Amino acid sequence: MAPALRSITEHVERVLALVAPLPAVAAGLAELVDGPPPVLAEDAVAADAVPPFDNSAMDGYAVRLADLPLSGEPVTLRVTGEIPAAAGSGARLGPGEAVRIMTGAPLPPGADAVVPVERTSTGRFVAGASADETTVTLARQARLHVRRRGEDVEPGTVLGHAGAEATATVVAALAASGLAAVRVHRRPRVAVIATGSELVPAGMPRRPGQITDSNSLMLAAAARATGSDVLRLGPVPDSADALRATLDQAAGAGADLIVTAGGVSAGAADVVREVLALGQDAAVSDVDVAGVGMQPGRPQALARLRGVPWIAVPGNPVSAYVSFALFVRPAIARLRGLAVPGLAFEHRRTASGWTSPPGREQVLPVRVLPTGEVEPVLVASGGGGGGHLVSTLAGSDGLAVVAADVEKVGPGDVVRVLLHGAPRG
Ligand SMILES: Nc1nc2c(c(=O)[nH]1)N[C@H]1C(S)=C(S)[C@@H](COP(=O)(O)OP(=O)(O)OC[C@H]3O[C@@H](n4cnc5c(N)ncnc54)[C@H](O)[C@@H]3O)O[C@H]1N2
Ligand code: MOO
Repeated sequence: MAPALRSITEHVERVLALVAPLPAVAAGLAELVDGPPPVLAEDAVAADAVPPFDNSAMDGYAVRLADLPLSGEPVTLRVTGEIPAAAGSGARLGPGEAVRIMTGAPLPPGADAVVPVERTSTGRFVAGASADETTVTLARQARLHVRRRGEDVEPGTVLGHAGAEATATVVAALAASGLAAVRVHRRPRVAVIATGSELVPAGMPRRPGQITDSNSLMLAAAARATGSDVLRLGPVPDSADALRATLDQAAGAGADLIVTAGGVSAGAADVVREVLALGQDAAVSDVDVAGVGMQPGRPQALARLRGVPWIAVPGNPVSAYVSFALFVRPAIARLRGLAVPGLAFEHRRTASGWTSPPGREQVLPVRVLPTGEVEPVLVASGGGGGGHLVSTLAGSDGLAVVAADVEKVGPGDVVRVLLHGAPRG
């Protein structure tokens, strides 16, 4: 009798238990933008205030408020010079004096407001020309047009939390605060291995009975998109020795995670199952061969090879991708150090209905319509659960995951959807 099938949720938990966040390393800010964002290993704290000094919000004249009548009457001040944007704050502003100041330039000591040039007798500054006016007439404004030191960020403010991605906007805040480096989790190295004697590498001629290895390209691209470095090995023929040698190569190259595709079901040549056979090989540990109650993607296995976590997914291309989205991505998210690795489902309404297999969670490629609703790319017919229909993936934006007890999804129903680009899983 076949053993009971486990749920997607349970298999995700097993996968997350197999991996641990990678160690932290120091990274200069420029390294953070060299590829997909790494994950902060500790809270990133502002080194300095932002802005670091009081500065002008406008091109205009720095003045002393005490010189400007509260009534709003214009007053004529002596222009003593100019503070460009990249200057020090210059000499103290004396009574009756004004100084030309450009946006972002430090306010001189003594000044407490800026009057925009277009509100003064000068009218406008001419780019490249230095000050030729000796006086300026201006009046008190409703706003000071001064950006105060620390009004954006006080030193010590947490700008990015441990477990969050150092995204473009976080990196900008860190740089503005004068931080030089942060601690981030090391980028995962993921080895991808396709198995099957029928496979030839993409671009190579095929003999009768051969097919092109599409899985290793798909899985490598998907793993790369998660912020991993990828080592693509194989395709490996259906020989336990060949697979063991390739697994050793992956572990020797420092893989943090090995993903194999194919050879995991009940076929005579199912080479992954052969290598996983309990007690056969001291380098293989923590073997967990499971049927997950989903369609497609049922046959799954987890193990360690020389201690390196190994996720074995089925070879049918859609089954392989579905397994990547549901199981490999959360594993990579945890390796990367993301605070909440798991499945980031969205809830979407369907534009049309379909049927779902009884007693199985259905995982169906769907496209997202301009309305935000989803519809299946193609409802599988004939050969099984659609695991072989690779082109349905190419036209899809995500995967709908239908609960095991639902046999009919009606138009307008709400379904869980895992978008292909979902950050955590
Ligand atoms: N007697 C049984 N047969 C099968 C079972 C079962 O329980 N009992 N499960 C079926 C299900 S469900 C799936 S899914 C597949 C999974 O099989 P494997 O993981 O062992 O995958 P393979 O047999 O190696 O390949 C399946 C299919 O996919 C093609 N393939 C494999 N690798 C690639 C690749 N890199 N690129 C493109 N296509 C690939 C392969 O040629 C096969 O057509 O098993 C069912 N059978
Ligand atoms: O589980 Mo298989 O993945 O149905 O095609």
